[in-house]
Amino acid sequence: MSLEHWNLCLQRLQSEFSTSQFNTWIRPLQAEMLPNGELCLSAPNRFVLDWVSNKYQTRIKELLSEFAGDDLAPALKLAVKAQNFAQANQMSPPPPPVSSEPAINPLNNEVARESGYRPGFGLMDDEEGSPNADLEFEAPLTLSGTGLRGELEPYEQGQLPLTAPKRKVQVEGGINHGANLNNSFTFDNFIEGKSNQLAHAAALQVAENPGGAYNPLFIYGGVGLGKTHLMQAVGTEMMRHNPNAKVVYLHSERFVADMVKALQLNAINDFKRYYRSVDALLIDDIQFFAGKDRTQEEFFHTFNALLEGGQQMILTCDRYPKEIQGLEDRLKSRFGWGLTVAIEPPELETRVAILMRKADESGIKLSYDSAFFIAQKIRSNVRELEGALKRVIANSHFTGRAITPDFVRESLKDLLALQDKLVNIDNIQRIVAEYYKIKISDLLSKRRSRSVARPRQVAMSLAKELTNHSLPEIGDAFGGRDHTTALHAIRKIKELQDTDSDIREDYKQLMRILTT
Ligand SMILES: Nc1ncnc2c1ncn2[C@@H]1O[C@H](COP(=O)(O)OP(=O)(O)OP(=O)(O)O)[C@@H](O)[C@H]1O
Repeated sequence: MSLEHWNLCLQRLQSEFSTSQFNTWIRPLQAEMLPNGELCLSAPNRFVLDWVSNKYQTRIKELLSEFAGDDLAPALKLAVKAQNFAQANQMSPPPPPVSSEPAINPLNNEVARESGYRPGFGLMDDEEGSPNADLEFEAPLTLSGTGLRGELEPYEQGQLPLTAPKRKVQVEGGINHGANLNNSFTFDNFIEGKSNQLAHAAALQVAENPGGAYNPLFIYGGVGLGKTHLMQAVGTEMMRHNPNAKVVYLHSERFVADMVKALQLNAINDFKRYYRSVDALLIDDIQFFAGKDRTQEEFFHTFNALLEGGQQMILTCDRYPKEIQGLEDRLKSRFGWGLTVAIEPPELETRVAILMRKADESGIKLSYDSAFFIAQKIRSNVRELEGALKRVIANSHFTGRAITPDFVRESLKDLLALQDKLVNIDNIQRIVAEYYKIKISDLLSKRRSRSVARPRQVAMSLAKELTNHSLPEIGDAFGGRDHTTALHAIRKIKELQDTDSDIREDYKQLMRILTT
């Protein structure tokens, strides 16, 4: 038995689990062979350990027996291997002391690159020889004012997260953001469903035990799925328990802007001091750090200092951390020290529940049927769902008509027409069925004859390639199949495209029809 068997086991688990399940529970496990011949899988924390022991241990053992043979399969040991700073410093150099960090010339390219500075607007020394901040930056930030004490105008170009209050941030005597929390994002009004259950549970735990439970808590998922809401709910809850807590929420662009400004003003130590003094630091959309080396370095040191001090960090991102291109490996690995959880697009019942709740909050009576109609049509994310509901409510106010499914259909006519033009699983199924002259119901049926099974596999592959749906969602949309069937279909069609010219041609034609 060797780690090879574990690697085979990993491959199999990857094909059996959804991506987010695999990323959350299996990917963080570190495997090593112990001298006594046991295979030890180390989880980054107790939560992951318990989950893996309860839910996946049996399957892992089965697979090890399958690959190594019953006699040779090793005994399995599960353990927690907390990362600590001694280890960390062996893995990468310790953060340099403040004084030895590189001196930054505000004119250098690095600052320009980090900030989006547009050459040509000039950066001059003023008469006293101080850097004069008479600059213009491209979106997302505009830096204005003359002289040393400029003011930062936040995100003129619509880049400010929708939820953050627009307000000026004084940078004169150092940075001070206040909590910046939006009080309407609470646990109370967050609807829990299968798609966000784990993220919700982890966020609750962090709110109850900041700095202790999972640090950092890393929440990732597509746009408008509630990452900011959950993160801010933790902050609000922490402040409720302890009104003196210094909880700071900010968008990652603000962190970059603060750092650039501090460099300009030769005040990087103030920047460090401020960010290291918080009890909890909540940073949204950290994919924005990609490619910004200086920011990442600064963030890395901040991150280490906060973790060491037991101060809580919550980060959100639009993708799994290891998949962020342009992000240093040492940051990616540290993000995995806490708990990384995904939020998926909400399933139908959750969408219905969210709509009913939002309507209720607006003082509107929304029948289940009307909510169901909207939820069935708008599947992409919660922000779009809210947008559709607002439109229906506004229309009902203007016309004085009651909200019924027919009224909803009428109110959302344009939106639905537009949506029909976009590629989604429904129209993939329709077009594939027409192309192969079969019925949509055949695609969804249990029939396995080749005349139906092959088009079904083609449709699943197209759904994977042209939509953002996960394998479990695709399987589900094709008559309640599971994600391994979807995965098999996609692999099969990929293989056939190399060996079967008919399939290759069909696939090309269908792609053309769907995308033009
Ligand atoms: N489960 C939920 N229950 C109630 N409201 C929700 C839920 N999920 C999302 N929302 C609402 O949807 C809207 C968008 O959520 P949010 O801003 O948190 O998304 P996000 O994942 O941070 O997206 P982005 O990456 O675009 O910032 C918010 O108004 C939020 O309150």
